[in-house]
Amino acid sequence: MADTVNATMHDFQPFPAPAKINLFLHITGRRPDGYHLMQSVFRLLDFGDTVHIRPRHDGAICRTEPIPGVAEIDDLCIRAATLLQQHTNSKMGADIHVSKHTPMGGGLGGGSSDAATVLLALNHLWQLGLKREELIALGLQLGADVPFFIFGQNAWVEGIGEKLQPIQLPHTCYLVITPRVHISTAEIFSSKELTRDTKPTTMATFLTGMVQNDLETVVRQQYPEVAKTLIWLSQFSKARMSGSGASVFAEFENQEQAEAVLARVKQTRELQQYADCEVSGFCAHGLNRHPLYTLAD
Ligand SMILES: C[C@@](CO)(OP(=O)(O)O)[C@H](O)COP(=O)(O)OP(=O)(O)OC[C@H]1O[C@@H](n2ccc(N)nc2=O)[C@H](O)[C@@H]1O
Ligand SMILES: Nc1ncnc2c1ncn2[C@@H]1O[C@H](COP(=O)(O)OP(=O)(O)O)[C@@H](O)[C@H]1O
Repeated sequence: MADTVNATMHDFQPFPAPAKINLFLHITGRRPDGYHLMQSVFRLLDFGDTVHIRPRHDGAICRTEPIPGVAEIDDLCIRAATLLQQHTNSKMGADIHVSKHTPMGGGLGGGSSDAATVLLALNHLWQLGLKREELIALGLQLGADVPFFIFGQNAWVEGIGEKLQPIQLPHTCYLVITPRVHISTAEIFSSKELTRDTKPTTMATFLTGMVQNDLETVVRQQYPEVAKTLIWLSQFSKARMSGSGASVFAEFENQEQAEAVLARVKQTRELQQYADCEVSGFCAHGLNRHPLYTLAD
């Protein structure tokens, strides 16, 4: 019996890290430190990474499998665990690795969601009892997208990503397509062409659809692959870009319709030829709650 308990204690536990899309994104100003003020609706998806965590009692925080292109010291999972350990003076540690499904640098918040999942999971595994608000404040130190994932509900977002209000959204099916181009979020935000003075909008206007992604204009100009993917996807349904790209998405009435368009991407490769780059894609439904919502009060 003791062996069974021991074995269980030393196993990795899987924790989901859902991706997000930005249903719109307006840039309304800029703070003195250069960060941009925005309005956005962030939507959780039932698609994402899985973070595997095994608590350690010696205080070490170790990445047990590499993520290509991300050094251990820069890995948002490791940074999140280290920040939490320092903040709480915990003597506990963890082994961590991620099964990556969310395309990196895709505007889908994959790294930020991994970090939020580590904070939520270790708060539970290390029995820290931190409140959601405290975890959100820690998350903001790691990235502007992290607070949303800890908040754990679809949100109307303002500030740089830290002012969050829950928003009810219908059960929608999305097709998400990612052209394989590397887009730096910092580069798009620092572009001369970016408009930073969109007038503050309201939830009522969002519901009429009179909103856009202000970053999309800049990305379209600089990355023809993204511009072409948006044109291609628009044949089927209104297509928009998520975050700072490169992913684009469209809503479909049902999964069959979304899968049919995805099949065209995967089988005929017509989009790859048109956009002149590799693309990946997936179908997902919107979630109402983060699967780990109950791990914080
Ligand atoms: C644009 C959005 C929209 O959801 O998402 P992604 O495209 O990254 O998914 C986010 O605001 C991105 O959040 P995140 O990816 O966490 O950004 P951070 O690491 O905090 O910032 C990366 C860089 O982008 C710029 N930045 C980011 C957010 C913001 N409100 N203003 C900024 O100017 C800063 O130059 C910063 O150094
Ligand atoms: N665990 C992680 N997963 C993904 N990216 C990470 C991770 N840790 C650090 N990064 C870095 O964060 C960058 C942004 O990643 P990601 O959050 O996936 O995209 P985005 O911010 O466009 O939504 C990556 O290009 C990578 O260099």
